[in-house]
Amino acid sequence: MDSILVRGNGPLKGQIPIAGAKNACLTLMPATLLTDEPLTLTNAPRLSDIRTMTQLLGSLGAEVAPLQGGQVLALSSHDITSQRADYDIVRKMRASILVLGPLLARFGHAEVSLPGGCAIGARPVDLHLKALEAMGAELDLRDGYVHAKAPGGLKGAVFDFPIVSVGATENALMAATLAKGTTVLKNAAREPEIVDLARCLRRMGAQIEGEGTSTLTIQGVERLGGATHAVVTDRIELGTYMLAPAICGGEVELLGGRIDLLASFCETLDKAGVSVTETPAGLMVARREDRVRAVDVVTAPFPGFPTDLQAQMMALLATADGTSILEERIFENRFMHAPELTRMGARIEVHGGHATVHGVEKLRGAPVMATDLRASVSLILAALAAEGETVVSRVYHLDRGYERVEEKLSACGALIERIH
Ligand SMILES: CC(=O)N[C@H]1[C@@H](OP(=O)(O)OP(=O)(O)OC[C@H]2O[C@@H](n3ccc(=O)[nH]c3=O)[C@H](O)[C@@H]2O)O[C@H](CO)[C@@H](O)[C@@H]1O
Ligand SMILES: C=C(OP(=O)(O)O)C(=O)O
Repeated sequence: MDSILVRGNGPLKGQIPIAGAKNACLTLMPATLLTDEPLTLTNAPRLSDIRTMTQLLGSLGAEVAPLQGGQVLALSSHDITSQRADYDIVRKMRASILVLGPLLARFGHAEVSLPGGCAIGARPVDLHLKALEAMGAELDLRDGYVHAKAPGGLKGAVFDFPIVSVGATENALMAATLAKGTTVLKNAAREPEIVDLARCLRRMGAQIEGEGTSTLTIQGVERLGGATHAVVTDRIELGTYMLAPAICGGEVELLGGRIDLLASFCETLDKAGVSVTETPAGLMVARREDRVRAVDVVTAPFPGFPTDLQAQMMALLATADGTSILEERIFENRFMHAPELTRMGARIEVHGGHATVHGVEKLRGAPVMATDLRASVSLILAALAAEGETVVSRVYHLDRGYERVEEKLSACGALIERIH
């Protein structure tokens, strides 16, 4: 099993290109199931999660051809042979549930394994199911699978999400594009990945209004066609690498970076003493003083502070001047990185959904273990700023969501390598 070896090496200087968003690509790929015409995605990230979605779609009979080294995905669901998403693949990745809405909408039936919980929380899919039920789906939960049918097709409906859910909004949005009549999704998620999905679906012929607001209105159409769509920039990869010069010093330009994707995160960085300035090619990030200042963080749905950057922010605040409180409001168990950061000399106390981080002057290298995707990269960030050597094990978590981490950071002067 691979590990990542990092030797703390002071300030970073250089440029890092930001890839297309994993979380957008993972919802754009299942959108292929809505049409028998080709869907081409450009700016796709090269990640193990994308390969898992490729495998899942392949098991249904869809073709997914990675072109240009995987940066372009040519998808076709012309010859779908199965409407069953097996547990063997679904258990690897929760985003697998996103095939449910499209399969049901186009074929009138689907069987999708329930994904189960994961390291960061229980993560039920009840809202995905309730939204589809509101559109007339008949659902039966048996043998760990959702058995779904809509014999006369899905029907437009008004559905008010009791809490904001990115995945449930995506599933309902895709399903609604082929439902009869109008669907109104209230309290819908507003994440840039939802906006990206809506734009791609519109290119395919869907009639959607309101993306980026909390009300989505979808007028169902008879059929969707093919399209070519460029995946939006990965705001989480962007935010992660913005934290590298914040934690190590120096100055790094994030190519393709946009403030509007991360406004609340940028405000928090500013309060901590980190400057973010727009450049013709993206964003330039540098910290203003030797040490960042403590800041409090509360995670929230977009446009709030993203939960997917909470672990990385904790690594920064571990070295801040003062005490910060991080409140995790999206997932109930997303502080698994705290004890690992503590092994590196961080002073962190976790009480339920709150972590109190007492900044220390210096972290120290240590052997640590990645527990989930964002936890793994938070340990790498901490290691860049630590004294001595850190080995991060279980980096298969990292490979789900970050492509060529070692290359991107080495190009800015970091001493980081993969050990096989
Ligand atoms: C592939 C992908 O895009 N993953 C992202 C997506 O996950 P995902 O779509 O799974 O996250 P949700 O927005 O659905 O989850 C938000 C909260 O709602 C709860 N919930 C969700 C659905 C449901 O049916 N019932 C329910 O109770 C979840 O347990 C969680 O506490 O958004 C999260 C929140 O920004 C991000 O951290 C993930 O990186
Ligand atoms: C939690 C994440 O992904 P997933 O929803 O696929 O588990 C993430 O990208 O940080």
